[in-house]
Amino acid sequence: NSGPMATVEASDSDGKRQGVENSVTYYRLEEVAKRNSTKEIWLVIHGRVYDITRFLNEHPGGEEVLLEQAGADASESFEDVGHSSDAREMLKQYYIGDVHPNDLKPDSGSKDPSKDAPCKSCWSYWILPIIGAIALGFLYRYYMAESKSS
Ligand code: HEM
Repeated sequence: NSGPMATVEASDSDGKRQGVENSVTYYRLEEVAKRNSTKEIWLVIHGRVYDITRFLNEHPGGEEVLLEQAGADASESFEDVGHSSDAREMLKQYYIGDVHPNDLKPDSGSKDPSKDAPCKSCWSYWILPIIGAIALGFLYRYYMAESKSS
């Protein structure tokens, strides 16, 4: 069992297959993890799987760094280096499919930033502190008035 675990082919209403552009192959992370030798080396970058076997000795950053990440998620190291847009363009030619949705970490790929802070723009986020401040103001005035009258 070394092939992709699931292949989803886009089809129109007649069930006919459409162009290859519309089909995505999904790979489980365990499948990717097996490709970790110089014979065959795959990487995950931002939820996409890349077969960089033939890129190994072309990499300007050397093959060592790629071998270190072999079969694993290299998103962070890839970003840490600050690769050029040329480098990002190059990724396309090695793209072979996406990470299976069940294996996607919530922090990789297309992340929804609003999930981190669910209510930053909600009124309740800032109105409660304001009400608190006003209440404190009234309390303060009340106590001042009390101490003056006694
Ligand atoms: C398939 C994925 C990758 C591609 C297509 C790629 C491509 C490139 C390219 C084109 C450069 C030249 C500089 C630039 O254009 O930004 C470069 C440099 C570099 N890459 Fe990558 N890279 C990949 C993955 C990685 C990974 C995973 C690492 C780290 C673990 C890495 C580490 C580096 C380093 C350290 C340099 C800098 C070399 C220098 O400045 O002398 N690369 N890469």
